[in-house]
Amino acid sequence: MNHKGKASVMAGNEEINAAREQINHLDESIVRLLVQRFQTAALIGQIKDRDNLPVLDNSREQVVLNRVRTLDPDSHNGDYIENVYREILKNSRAYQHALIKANNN
Ligand SMILES: C=C(O[C@@H]1C=C(C(=O)O)C=C[C@H]1O)C(=O)O
Repeated sequence: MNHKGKASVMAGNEEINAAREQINHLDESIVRLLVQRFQTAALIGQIKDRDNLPVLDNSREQVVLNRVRTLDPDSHNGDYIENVYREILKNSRAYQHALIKANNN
């Protein structure tokens, strides 16, 4: 078994469960905000489709990536935040492309 005592393992489990409960709440907020972000990007996608502009705007994406890094004062988190945002931007474009395709069919 574990080199720690039973009571200590049980306390550890409770701590993990409490922190996971917190993560569940945070995920609810994150998903709610992500949906809002996707919807706002979809609005931009509609305008781009109407005006025959490409969905991808590299210079704007660079601004977003630099900006979100500065939103967290802890510079150690910068790379993680940027990685997450690269995925968000990729999916934001995919979402816009899917909606534009559906609207043009
Ligand atoms: C939403 C836009 O479309 C794309 C997605 C972006 C985003 O999700 O922030 C940024 C630039 C574009 O590549 C935009 O141009 O602002």
